[in-house]
Amino acid sequence: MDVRISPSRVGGTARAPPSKSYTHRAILAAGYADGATVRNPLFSADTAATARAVESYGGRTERVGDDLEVTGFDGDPGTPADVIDCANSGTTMRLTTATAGLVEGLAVLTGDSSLRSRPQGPLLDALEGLGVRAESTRGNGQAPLVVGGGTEGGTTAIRGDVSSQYITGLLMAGAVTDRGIEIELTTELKSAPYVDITLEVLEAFGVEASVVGGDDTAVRSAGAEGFAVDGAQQYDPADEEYRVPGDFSSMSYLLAAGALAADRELVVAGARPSAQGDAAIVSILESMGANIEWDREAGRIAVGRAPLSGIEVGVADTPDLLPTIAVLGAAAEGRTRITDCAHVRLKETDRVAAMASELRKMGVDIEEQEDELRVHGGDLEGATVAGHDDHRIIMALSVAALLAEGETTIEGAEDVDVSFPSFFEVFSDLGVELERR
Ligand SMILES: O=C(O)C1=C[C@@H](OP(=O)(O)O)[C@@H](O)[C@H](O)C1
Ligand SMILES: C=C(OP(=O)(O)O)C(=O)O
Repeated sequence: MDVRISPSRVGGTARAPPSKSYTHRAILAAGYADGATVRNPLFSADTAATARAVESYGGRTERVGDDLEVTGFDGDPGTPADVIDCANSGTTMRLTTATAGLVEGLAVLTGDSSLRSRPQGPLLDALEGLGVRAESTRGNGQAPLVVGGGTEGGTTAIRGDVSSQYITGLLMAGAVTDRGIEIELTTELKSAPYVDITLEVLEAFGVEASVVGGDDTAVRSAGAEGFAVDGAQQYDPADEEYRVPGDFSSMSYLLAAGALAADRELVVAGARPSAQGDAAIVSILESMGANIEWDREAGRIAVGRAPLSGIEVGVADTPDLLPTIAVLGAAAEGRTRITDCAHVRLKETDRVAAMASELRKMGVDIEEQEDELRVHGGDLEGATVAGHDDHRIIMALSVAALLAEGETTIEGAEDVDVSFPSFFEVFSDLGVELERR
């Protein structure tokens, strides 16, 4: 599907979709438990992959209205009867590869061509350190993966600068091993707030895990030297249910649209505080000069249009915000430097390169370095741009299209179903003139 977007003004109220990160963890945690009801989960292509994986390990999932009822495998995943297809979802693959380490036989995990080109080697090595058989079929550290044989737990080491999802997977699996798992980090940790999300979900399911070292800041995992989780724990959420909060990465597109193109106030509902690092979009917009207010108690963010100025912002903790910030920078006065972004190249596509090449097509002056993107603000021109089979590139370019001179066509726009299936309906309800073809 291609989407053609005309320059538009936006306004009104939109509800944030439920968090993808919390949904993955809640479905898997309910799988490790006897079962649980996940309330208000995100129903999307990626979270469906995690539900399928839980079923492959012996659980069951059923959608009932806005909830997902999960019957778990109670700490004892079975050997899957078939290959697990993680589709486009890195989170599904990393989290459920660690589950595979617990099965008696072997599990085979694969995904689409994007996922089969993303790095899994550090996780395979860490699992081998725990006595698990963990192989990449092509010997290149990429899926397809063959993993299993079981582990009692123990101590292992892993780098923290490729993906925090490895740590999340190991902590979630470690709680149901006999001895628990201690993880030593051999590099600094990137995407640290995502491990905080894991700790928050584990806590809600009655599982204790701890950070070793750390900077003692609001982000518990920041500066961590390692992590530890005791074994023989039971996943057991209060009242056998878990409610998923709103998704700040998804909200970033709506808030950016409001900051750049609101003719009247744009309000995003469902924005209660949680461990999500991507809530930083609010302070980033503020420091660019946006007219934005977050009522944390009501969970509402209101944003109006205002002239923005370029800033310098590091995305070590918030990789998923890079496409949004690049678009804000393209429309702002002056230069925006997005630093600490090497790990953003390891996503569904190389998002640093993809944003540079697509914004250039829209007339933006943009310089790309290994770990930095420099965007020079100016006028945007409508163009035909590629979605790179990547939901975040598609949604960010849709925001850029609102301000462009002339129409913008985004190719392959159906991939928004990975994290925000209703994105174009929401955009259209906010006043965006668009046509799907
Ligand atoms: O754990 C998670 O839910 C995620 C962690 C981040 O990945 P990395 O830890 O690989 O940076 C993020 O980019 C991804 O969208 C979701
Ligand atoms: C990188 C992302 O997800 P995943 O790693 O789960 O594919 C994302 O949603 O931006």
